[in-house]
Amino acid sequence: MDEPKGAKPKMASTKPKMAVLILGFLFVLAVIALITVAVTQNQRLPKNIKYGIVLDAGSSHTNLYVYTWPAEKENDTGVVQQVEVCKVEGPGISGYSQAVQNASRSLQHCLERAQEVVPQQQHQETPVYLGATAGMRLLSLENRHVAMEVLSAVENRLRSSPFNFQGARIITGQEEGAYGWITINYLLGSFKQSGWLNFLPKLTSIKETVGALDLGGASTQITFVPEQEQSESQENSLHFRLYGKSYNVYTHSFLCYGKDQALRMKLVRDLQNAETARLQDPCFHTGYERNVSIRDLYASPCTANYKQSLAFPQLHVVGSGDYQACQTRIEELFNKTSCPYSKCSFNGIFQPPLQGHFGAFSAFYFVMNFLNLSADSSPAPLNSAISTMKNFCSRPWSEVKAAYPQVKEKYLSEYCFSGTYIISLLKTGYEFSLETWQQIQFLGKIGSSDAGWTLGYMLNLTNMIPAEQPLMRPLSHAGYVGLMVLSSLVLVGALLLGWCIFRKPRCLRKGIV
Ligand SMILES: Nc1ccn([C@@H]2O[C@H](COP(=O)(O)OP(=O)(O)OP(=O)(O)O)[C@@H](O)[C@H]2O)c(=O)n1
Ligand SMILES: [Ca+2]
Repeated sequence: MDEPKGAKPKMASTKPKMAVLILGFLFVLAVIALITVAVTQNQRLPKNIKYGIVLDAGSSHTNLYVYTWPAEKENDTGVVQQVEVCKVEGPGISGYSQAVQNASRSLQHCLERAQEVVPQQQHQETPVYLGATAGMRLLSLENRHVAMEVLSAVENRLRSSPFNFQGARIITGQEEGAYGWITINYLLGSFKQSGWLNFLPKLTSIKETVGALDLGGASTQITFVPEQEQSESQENSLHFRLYGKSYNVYTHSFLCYGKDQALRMKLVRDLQNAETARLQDPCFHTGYERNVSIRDLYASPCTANYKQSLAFPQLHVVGSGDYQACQTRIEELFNKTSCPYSKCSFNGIFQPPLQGHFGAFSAFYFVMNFLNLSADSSPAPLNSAISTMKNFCSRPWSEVKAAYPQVKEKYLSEYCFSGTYIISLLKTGYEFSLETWQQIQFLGKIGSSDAGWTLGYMLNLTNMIPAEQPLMRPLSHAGYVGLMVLSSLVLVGALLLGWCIFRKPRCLRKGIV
């Protein structure tokens, strides 16, 4: 049987077409498979959130902080965030020396609050730490036994909470300064180095750290990285290795130079020349009056040396609202007469030349914020801070009280003293000049987290700050997937092109297609 004419060429053109179709189908299938594998393999796992609790047992009050962070990123810098702060009612725990059990009872409300914030199934795994600062340091100097009783009362309370109790202790002034410095630099991202630049360690530009200024009720801390690496005083120098970089840090904590103890020290000095129970005080507004128990005034190790027997049990303080006179009295608290080092702040304490920017928090911020002297970007120049204080101190108490009905009288009555004290401490004590004053930023929070020592303390105790830089992925998840797909497409395209050029398929030959 004769084959019909033209049947052969028809068969020949169908085969290559089929081959191209199959090839195209396989190509599309390969691309889909590639994308699916890349996406599913690198898919983010559901977030596993961790919690940590720190109680800051300060001299004036206790705060409970709850922090949270994604478990899979705990060694990255800047991932821990404060999600709750609970202010414990009443005084600081050192104020319970006469009724120790009340110290533990006072924590009840905030511990309940923490139980609401942390999901119940995570209570047991959530660490809780308590750190006590200068109020307890002073109580310990006064009566070590009572201080330990207070501490074990709060410890027992924390042990009986559903959280994972990790310790309650009095931290040193050095630790307080160091952890405050770690906190603000962690939150400001000073330890962060860009991912790509990590491949070029020599060229990596590392951000400068920021110094930390913390003012409490009973002590104040100054911490910064000085220009000179070698320190003249070992007790003021700390060494850290964080995220692959070494830091030599200067720190000093002045016990008794928190603003409440400083006011007491000023009052006992004023009392030395007093003949009557009435004391005129330029650091309070005119028209303001306050009675101070003489026994209470001398009850602190900060004032004990000035103890004298007085004929009256109460001091009657009467305000005269005079910034200049107030400043003169305050400056007497800073002894600048002798310095055994090349440079000192005051009381013969070594301090290297000030270096870089500073973050000033706690009472530095509360006071300067109230006085509108803590603008976000840069603070009011020193001279305008001084004129604000002159004006504020000279206002009669009745006027101030009427202007700020929402502010607690205890705080409001002391802002004239506190603002003047802050300026004196920074200017005369630490020797900030008109220029370096501009390098200070008064800050309460950084993001959602309060500036203070607690976050740094927790980061350290949970080993969340590695000494060496953890290996970082140079690309984001999306970037990685995109690049994988793109390079695969280029590769497949190149293979196809090569195949077409060198093994010219029949379909591409002239006359067939
Ligand atoms: N809005 C506020 C809140 C607090 N204060 C004052 O700020 C001081 C407390 O500062 P803080 O940093 O909380 O001190 P503590 O941590 O309690 O004390 P220390 O760190 O010395 O242990 C107290 O004098 C308190 O009266 C203030 O003036 N205005
Ligand atoms: Ca404090």
